[in-house]
Amino acid sequence: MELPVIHNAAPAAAGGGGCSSGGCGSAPDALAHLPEHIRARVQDHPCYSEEAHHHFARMHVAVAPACNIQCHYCNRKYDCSNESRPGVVSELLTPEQAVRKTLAVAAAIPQMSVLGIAGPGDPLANPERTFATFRMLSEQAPDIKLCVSTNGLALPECVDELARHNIDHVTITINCVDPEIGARIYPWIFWNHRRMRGVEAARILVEQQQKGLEMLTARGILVKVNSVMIPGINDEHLKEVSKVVKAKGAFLHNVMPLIAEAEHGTYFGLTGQREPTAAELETLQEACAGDMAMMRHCRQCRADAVGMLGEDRGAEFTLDKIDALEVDYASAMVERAKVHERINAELERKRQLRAAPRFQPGLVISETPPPALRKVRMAVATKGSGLINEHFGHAHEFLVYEVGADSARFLGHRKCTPYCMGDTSCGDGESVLAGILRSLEGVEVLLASKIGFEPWGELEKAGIQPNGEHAMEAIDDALRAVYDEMAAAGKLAAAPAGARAAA
Ligand SMILES: C[S@@+](CC[C@H](N)C(=O)[O-])C[C@H]1O[C@@H](n2cnc3c(N)ncnc32)[C@H](O)[C@@H]1O
Ligand code: SF4
Ligand code: SF4
Repeated sequence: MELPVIHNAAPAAAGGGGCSSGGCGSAPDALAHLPEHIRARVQDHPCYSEEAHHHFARMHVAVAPACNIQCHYCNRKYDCSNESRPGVVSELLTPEQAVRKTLAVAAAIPQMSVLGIAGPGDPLANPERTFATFRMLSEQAPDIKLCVSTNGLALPECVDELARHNIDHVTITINCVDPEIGARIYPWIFWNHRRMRGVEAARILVEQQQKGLEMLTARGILVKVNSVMIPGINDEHLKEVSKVVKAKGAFLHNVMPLIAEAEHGTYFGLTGQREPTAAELETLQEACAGDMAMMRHCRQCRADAVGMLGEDRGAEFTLDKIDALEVDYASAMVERAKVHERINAELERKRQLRAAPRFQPGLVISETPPPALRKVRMAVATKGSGLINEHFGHAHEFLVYEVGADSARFLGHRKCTPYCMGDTSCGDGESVLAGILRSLEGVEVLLASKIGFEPWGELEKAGIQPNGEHAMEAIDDALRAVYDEMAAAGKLAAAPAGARAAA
């Protein structure tokens, strides 16, 4: 006689292996498989850890106006407070102003852990301004992590200086390892006092990037690689890029969508080069993820962004406002240390919970294995702190997760125009709502702290189940609860292979 099969109470997700004990809770961190010593260095970095980005803040200081190359997707713009994309800034700062601003922001936002220089041009094409800023900051704000983002052309000659300033993390934008492809992205580089064009220029850029990457990793500096996905130009090629940069020691790959709109005045924007769709980006990120850890939560911030990722508090810290502030940085540093300790303790508690079996030992004995359950894409509206705490109508982005029986995996964010821009006027509501529904393609459930009557009906019509029952709950707990309710209601029977994109 065959023995009965012993199952845990939780059925397994379709296609999901994972915890046979019935679920580890959600595992939102794409860095889970990195060595412990690297995880420890990035766990409070909002850009390097998806988990940390709900709790820690960052800022960029715009001290680097010039660039030593041209990318077909870049047009730097000043005095612009209403555009949120790389290269845009309201105020260009001197190093001294940048330090004053950093101290003021760090004193006001205790969650802040990281200061980056990411333009508006290339930080290493402005080495005096960049390194003067880092030098003063490492003396005056030793508790803030310093990062820099570069195209890599001048990187090899700057690596020693970066190491001297205790820069722990560097981002290199690498869009290709093949100069023929590079020649379609970079019209020129400025090299040895002259402008160079074509494949030869791209070859020099590629070589400098690769050399800089090797030099940094040899010194133990963590390197993230940014790549801009440009459909028809480097999209297929980025899989190769991912393999190459991983082999050379990069620890994280951030494949970002091209932003190309005619009104930005870039070559790609003006010539109609299309941006990738959310689905195309996700597919490419999946393909690259086989080789290395992927960043999926990059918000493609302005060069003067301030606050949590996804929010911009820059307007609160303009030069005239910070000049009027009295900053007691020593006291602020003590307060920030306490806040970080509390956040880290809470994150550690959650990690322990995830590691523990989700279901207690009361095993169920049955003759038949539990049915396989499909995965569900759910979107959440959040203002940060890892909570469902944003009104549907106020959300300017939704975070999308793929939820299975034993994990909730972060897939990315979908930007949108908020449905309701204020308390009373929802003026352009209808067309805005159509855009939101389009951005939520593939999503089955939407969780927000509140959802109005009209969007509720339209979401339902579009096949998305609105859910406002988990306001102020932790995102992972809420996703888990909704998934379990759907399972209990028999809504998650596995679809036949290939029947659903999300399964
Ligand atoms: C403004 S740049 C500044 C740092 C440096 N110059 C660089 O390119 O790495 C910061 C990041 O934004 C990216 N970026 C700039 N314009 C973009 C666009 N139109 N679409 C997507 N990414 C863009 C760059 O490729 C880079 O990874
Ligand atoms: S390297 Fe950076 S700043 Fe320079 S053109 Fe490209 S995106 Fe713009
Ligand atoms: S652009 Fe991406 S990596 Fe840079 S601060 Fe914003 S989220 Fe972080």
